[in-house]
Amino acid sequence: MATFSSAHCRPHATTPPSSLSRPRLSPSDCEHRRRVTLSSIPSSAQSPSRLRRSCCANAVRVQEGAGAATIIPVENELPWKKSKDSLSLTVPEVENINISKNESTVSITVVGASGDLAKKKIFPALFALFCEGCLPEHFSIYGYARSKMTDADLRNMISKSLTCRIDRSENCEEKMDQFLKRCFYHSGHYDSLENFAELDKKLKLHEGRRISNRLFYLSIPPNIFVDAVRCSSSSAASGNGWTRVIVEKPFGWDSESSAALTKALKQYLEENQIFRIDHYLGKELVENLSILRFSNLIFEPLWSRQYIRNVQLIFSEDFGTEGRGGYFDNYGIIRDIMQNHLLQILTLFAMETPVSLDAEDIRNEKVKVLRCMKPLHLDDVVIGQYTSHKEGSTTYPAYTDDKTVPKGSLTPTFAAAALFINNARWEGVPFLMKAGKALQDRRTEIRVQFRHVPGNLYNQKHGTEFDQATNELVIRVQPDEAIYLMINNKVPGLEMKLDCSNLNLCYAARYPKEIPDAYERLLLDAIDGERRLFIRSDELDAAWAIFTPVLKEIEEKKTVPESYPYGSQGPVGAHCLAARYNIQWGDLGTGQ
Ligand SMILES: NC(=O)C1=CN([C@@H]2O[C@H](COP(=O)(O)OP(=O)(O)OC[C@H]3O[C@@H](n4cnc5c(N)ncnc54)[C@H](OP(=O)(O)O)[C@@H]3O)[C@@H](O)[C@H]2O)C=CC1
Ligand SMILES: O=C1O[C@H](COP(=O)(O)O)[C@@H](O)[C@H](O)[C@H]1O
Repeated sequence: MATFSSAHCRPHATTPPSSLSRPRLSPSDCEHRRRVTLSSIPSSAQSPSRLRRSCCANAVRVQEGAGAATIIPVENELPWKKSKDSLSLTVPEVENINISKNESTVSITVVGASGDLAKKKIFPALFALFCEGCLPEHFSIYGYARSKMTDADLRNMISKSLTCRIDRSENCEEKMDQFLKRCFYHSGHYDSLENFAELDKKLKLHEGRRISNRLFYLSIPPNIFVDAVRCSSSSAASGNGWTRVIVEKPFGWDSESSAALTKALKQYLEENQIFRIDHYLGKELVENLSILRFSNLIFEPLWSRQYIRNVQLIFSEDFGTEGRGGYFDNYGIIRDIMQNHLLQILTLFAMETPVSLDAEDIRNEKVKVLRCMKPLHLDDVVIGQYTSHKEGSTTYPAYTDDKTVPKGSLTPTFAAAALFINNARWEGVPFLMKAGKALQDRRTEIRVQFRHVPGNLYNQKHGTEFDQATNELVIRVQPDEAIYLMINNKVPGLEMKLDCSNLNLCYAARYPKEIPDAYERLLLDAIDGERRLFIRSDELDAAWAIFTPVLKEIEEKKTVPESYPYGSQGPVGAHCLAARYNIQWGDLGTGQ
């Protein structure tokens, strides 16, 4: 059987059609993106979010506050049209301009700006959006945290993690300068109404008389989410535009705590103001799942228990908790990866065709899948924890060697589970999940193993096991994004010999441009008010209902995780779990 490696994915000389051959996004790509989205929306669509998309935010403004969204016609407002001159304006200059009340601004406040996620992902994503011309003309970015910093300190901190995704011919330094001039810092406590009121004053200064739209990104530990929401919504919500809050995971710890968090947030915010982020939904190949299924006639007829033997959702990282042990030990791999990232992928994979591309129609279908799933129990779960491993002169640490992890911790760093969807399409099909840290490689994949060909004429002609000669569709989310289908093929020559080959779509070869980071897409959607890729509260409840029983069981029984060496394939138990359903993990087979 032919093996598939990332080497197959190297860019080659094939030139894609001209419409796809752009090496990177140009400043007009955001408008292009909106037009593309629009073209797939029926003209009869009249919901606020559709209107917002269809008008590129130019002709309507959707105001969210208490109650339902209202649509206000706005004349001559072209918030996405860029005036180059305006980019280098500083605050006093902005104030001196005769600002029209019809203009709008977007202020993005990163709460927890001094933290790891803000530095690593949020500020770089905002910069990429700026470079691509995707941020509105009037925008400002604020860092908010307790650390004492000046605007200059924040800019210095951010600049260290910015990378340029623009043409070499363009001046990256200049872009960075323009971007950093729009970044400001305010030091404050997360539970201080007064400190957020001071922030409000600063925001107003920049907003002038414009309609002010405000986005708060809660990049802080979950125990302070509610304080930050209470204070920001009471002291720094917009008076005349929208206010939205992006909430980072984890959304609770189990069903009860998640419901309590939702209840607490809803004291201050409407559901339509809460954007629960799961960054896996912003990944290109996850976003592509629906397109693959619903715009290609060849897949949908096969997408059921009739043709699919099992589906595997695999997440593996080749590094341990390294520095995040303090957070991780409270949650473990099931809460960190399975209950959110892998389960979200599963719902998109398994849902029925939505009525439209509208966020609510899609989320309705996703929630139906979750509600058809059996809660998970320990019989169908294997947990593991990595131990130290020595390779030559290098010693890789055990999970419990991490100084932030309590000695003797039983927290799983690996889990495998078999889940089932009890509906007409999927009954009896195992959805196997596997997630682990400190494994042999880094990958996230969806693997779809099809049934055997009945009465296969060619059984004896295969050089490999009959079981491995079934078709397998692999959607590799990362790294080296690809979609490939393993098919049986005649080996060229005079003898009748079959092997397994790949029909493959390697993104690097087919689309030679950098794929935007998930956070870029999601931040842009939040600014646009597009909720499709964010998690609704009923989805969250249904997701916790599946995992809470097993999490409780593991904790109550103090189940000891099976050990596996750092850098290995994970615990043996994962193979046994798969074997119980007559399945082999696709990522460990010969044709991976
Ligand atoms: N880092 C990552 O890769 C990912 C993170 N997340 C989630 O994003 C959020 C932020 O993550 P991350 O940046 O790693 O978090 P950090 O631990 O870096 O915290 C962010 C900031 O919050 C403040 N802070 C930290 N601990 C406390 C505390 N106990 N009380 C009050 N303030 C505190 C600190 O700012 P200061 O002291 O200046 O106030 C810190 O810089 C979390 O909810 C996390 O679960 C989700 C996915 C990935
Ligand atoms: O949410 C999380 O995701 C990261 C993996 O994200 P990726 O985009 O780098 O694949 C994971 O390392 C972390 O533990 C988890 O909290």
